[in-house]
Amino acid sequence: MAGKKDYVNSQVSSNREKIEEHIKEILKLIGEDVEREGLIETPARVTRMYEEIFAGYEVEPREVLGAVFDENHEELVIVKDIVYYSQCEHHMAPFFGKVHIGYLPSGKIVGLSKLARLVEAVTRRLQVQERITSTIANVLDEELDPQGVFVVVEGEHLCMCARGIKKPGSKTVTTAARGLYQHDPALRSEFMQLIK
Ligand SMILES: Nc1nc2c(ncn2[C@@H]2O[C@H](COP(=O)(O)OP(=O)(O)OP(=O)(O)O)[C@@H](O)[C@H]2O)c(=O)[nH]1
Ligand SMILES: [Zn+2]
Repeated sequence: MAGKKDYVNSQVSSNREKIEEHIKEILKLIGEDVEREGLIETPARVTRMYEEIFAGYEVEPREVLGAVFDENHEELVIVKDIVYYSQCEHHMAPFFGKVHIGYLPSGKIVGLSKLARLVEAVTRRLQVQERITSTIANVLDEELDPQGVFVVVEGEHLCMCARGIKKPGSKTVTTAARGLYQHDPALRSEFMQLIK
């Protein structure tokens, strides 16, 4: 498991040469001159970028939470506006936006930065927005056993903006509710008010 430092996708690191060759081949196949100055380093740059943007595969999302603390705070905790960048698994095109996480503890809390680390572990992969949302909710539900969890993810998908249907500015919003949030619209609207 990767430690606390910034981690990279080790599969990419150990297959660096092969990946570079394939990127070079794609550049040729789209009609580029792979020997021109601007492109000489591109296969290596793309490979280094893959190490970073696919780093999520290095970590088990639930493990990034680390220590969970006993604390008698049983009211809402929200960390909002956690920016993420992910890659859509259908087109390998970026999508990005914000994650808002809230939970109602039941005797156990977690370090606030760990919520952002959880977002990194889940988003730095090939993904769909729905799975990002439900994975975050499930991990918190299972690891903290809280009264409730609510996760809202906003995303702008380049596969919908820059190609295909071409609708720049369209936003996708996904939610996942666990525990009390599943059956209490008032709790959900309080959350929505607080993340505005
Ligand atoms: N549900 C969901 N769909 C996504 C996500 N990211 C991309 N997609 C969609 O995945 C779908 C793939 O559809 P396909 O018809 O197989 O691919 P395509 O021909 O490139 O589709 P178009 O984008 O409509 O041109 C598209 O509708 C995308 O908008 C996501 O995070 N969640
Ligand atoms: Zn896509």
